[in-house]
Amino acid sequence: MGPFTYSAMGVALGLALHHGLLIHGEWHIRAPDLLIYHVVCFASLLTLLESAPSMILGYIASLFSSIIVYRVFFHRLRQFPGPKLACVTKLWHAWHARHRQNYLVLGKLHETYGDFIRTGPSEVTVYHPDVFMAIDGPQGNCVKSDWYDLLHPKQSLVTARKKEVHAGRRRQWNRGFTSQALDQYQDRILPLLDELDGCIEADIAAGRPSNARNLFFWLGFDRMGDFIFSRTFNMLSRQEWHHIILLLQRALSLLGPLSPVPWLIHIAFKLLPRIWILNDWFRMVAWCESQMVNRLKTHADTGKARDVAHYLLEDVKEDYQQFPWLTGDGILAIVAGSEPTAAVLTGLFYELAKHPEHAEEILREISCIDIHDSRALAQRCPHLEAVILEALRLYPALPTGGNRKTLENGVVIGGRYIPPDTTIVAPRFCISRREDCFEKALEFIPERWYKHPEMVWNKAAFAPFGTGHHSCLGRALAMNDMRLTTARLIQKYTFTFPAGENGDSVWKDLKDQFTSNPGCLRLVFERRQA
Ligand code: HEM
Repeated sequence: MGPFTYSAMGVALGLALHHGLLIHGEWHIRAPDLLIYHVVCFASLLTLLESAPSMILGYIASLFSSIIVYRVFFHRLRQFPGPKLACVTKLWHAWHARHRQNYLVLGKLHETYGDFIRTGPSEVTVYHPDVFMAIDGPQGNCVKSDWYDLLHPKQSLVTARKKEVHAGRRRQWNRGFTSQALDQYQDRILPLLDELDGCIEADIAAGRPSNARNLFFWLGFDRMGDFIFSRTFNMLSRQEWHHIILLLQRALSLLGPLSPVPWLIHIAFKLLPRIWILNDWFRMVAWCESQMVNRLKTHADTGKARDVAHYLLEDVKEDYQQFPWLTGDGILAIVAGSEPTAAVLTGLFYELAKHPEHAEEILREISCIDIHDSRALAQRCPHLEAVILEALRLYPALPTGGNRKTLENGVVIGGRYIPPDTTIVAPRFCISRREDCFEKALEFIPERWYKHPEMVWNKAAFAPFGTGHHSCLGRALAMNDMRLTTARLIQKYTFTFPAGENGDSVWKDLKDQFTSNPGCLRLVFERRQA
């Protein structure tokens, strides 16, 4: 056989692989295996066959041409507008998101292409405010997208993709979030707020500005450590980062550029686990695992109020098979619980420093209220509540994350049909800033949430905690923590930006790595006169 025949065989193989296999189902988890098989096959062919290069070239050329032609001209999403490269490969997205600012990338695309954009071969980004209800509401005909296989083979509540599996696990988690459990958790934050005060007092005494962003992250992680494992990271008391949290933050930065391309995440995790930041990821996973194992060994609670592990481990005592859930759930709980609250508080205090009149209004509200009682704060301080809601709108904790995938019937959003097997991205950051949903959408106007409801034109655009059966389990806890923290700091201090600073790095340096990671916020605190 001559080189031409080998080349024709390669072409036939390429077409067969694409149309017979790759075009059907999901391949992201198998991506590392596919890569390895190819390298091994090519190497073997090159050793055994003289005409191997012709065959391999024919194979590669036909495989990629077939993929490109199919995706551009025949794909079910071909009618949706979008950048040309996006319909061919998601690698263009990883490139554009390399600075971890995917919310800006998607914001620019919205200006050019409108509300429904094809941002990947099988992906549509939807900016229509009805998207949240359509994908997660009671009629929602979607499941979590392939991104959620991130921890595979480990499982966790947030990454469970099968509806019935997720529902079962959520029932277990729910036991740790009853109103009785929440009452106990409320008291556990108060000592941490004293420590937060301690850090600010130390800064005042030293005559230096406080790094408010860091303080809120320390508070968030200390709070979650205590809440989940009954063990704080002692960052507020030591006034420094815990090494494992630094590791975790570095590891999470991977999710900025890689989140748009789940198959690349699996290749990186499986083939390069010891390299660069990837190594941090695995050390972080091992650490979370060890915390859960330690907590499992101690069995008994620490004497204080119960932590979440108490409820999750109850079942493990009966069924050790559930242990694979716990590492994933440990990571999830620490990340899902601490980063979002810290990010929103950072945005909130940036806005209050820019608009101190809102802090003064809150001070008036809390003047005759026990600020350690989050229920009283919720019921009797409408401006405080509105400030938190407005911060959640402008600084969503998940700026673009939370992708879903349509099932066999597809889904209709704002009158537009999205076909089956399509990943839907709903970028909260862009949607909650839509000028046709909120009057003066880019401005911080808390009054829109109680005094001037006419400034909210379409409330569907506001879903900071998600909607329906996948919505945030920690919503009540997070709201309580934000009320208690804000009230405490406002009652005790006034705060401004240091001379020559305007705090804008909070949003200019904001990184989107599934959760939002705001830039630096430095504030000069001053004790209020009694
Ligand atoms: C301001 C603070 C917070 C915001 C804005 C927020 C937002 C969200 C959002 C949007 C989701 C849906 C994620 C998705 O679709 O993949 C979510 C899920 C979740 N959040 Fe939060 N969150 C916050 C704080 C917390 C806290 C303090 C906890 C406590 C542990 C928590 C626990 C969870 C859990 C367990 C889930 C997964 C729920 C499920 O899949 O059934 N969150 N959160």
